Amino acid sequence: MRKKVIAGNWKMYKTQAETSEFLLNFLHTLEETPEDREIVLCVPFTDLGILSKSLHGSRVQLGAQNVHWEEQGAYTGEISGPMLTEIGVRYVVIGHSERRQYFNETDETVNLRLKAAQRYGLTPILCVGESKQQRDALETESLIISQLAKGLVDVDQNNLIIAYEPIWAIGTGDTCESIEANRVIGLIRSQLSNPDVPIQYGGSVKPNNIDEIMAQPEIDGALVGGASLEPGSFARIVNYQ
Ligand SMILES: O=C[C@H](O)COP(=O)(O)O
Repeated sequence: MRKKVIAGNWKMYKTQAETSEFLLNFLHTLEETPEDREIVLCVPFTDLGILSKSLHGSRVQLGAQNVHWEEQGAYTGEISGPMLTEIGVRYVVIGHSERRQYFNETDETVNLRLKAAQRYGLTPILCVGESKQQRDALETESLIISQLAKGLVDVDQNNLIIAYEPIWAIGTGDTCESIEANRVIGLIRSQLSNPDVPIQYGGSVKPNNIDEIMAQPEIDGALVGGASLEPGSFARIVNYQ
């Protein structure tokens, strides 16, 4: 059976003080959470240290939002795999559309980061997905097939999570219909050599739509942005039925 993974992506939100307050109100909500799901928080670099200590012994795994492909070097503003694993990071988001849009991330650099993540023992969460313009031009399928073909060259599919995130659904409240998300995720799975890779949906996942999303047979989890920032709403999402 494929692993279920609910991951929060905090993007560039939360100071350390705000992180401590979140934990106070979140961790106790996991007491009755079924064991069948992995829970991950992908947070800003400055929050990793405090979470590494506070999550010790809890069932929440730690995630980062980027990793460079070199072990060390003159790469101002970047971070390496060993720096992340040293403080207990297990997962890393790679190729998020915001990185692709604002920071010149390409399929080629995504591929380098994926391989580096795996080399240093991290599990990458590879994000793929189309813009509104691409969807309207009926390019969704060809774009995703291309993102996967280029991104996954020489990547080990036994240590990988993929997130389907239609860009037009991110932060807009305009969720992709769950049946359509299920269809595209089925297409993604058909492109993989390992059919057991967990594939998440991301894009305006909220407490009021998580149950329907997780009821879809191809969908193995969610990558949650805005709704992961508030302990009550993330707790409800993690405790999907
Ligand atoms: O990585 C998370 C996605 O960008 C989704 O963000 P959102 O839940 O705020 O739409």
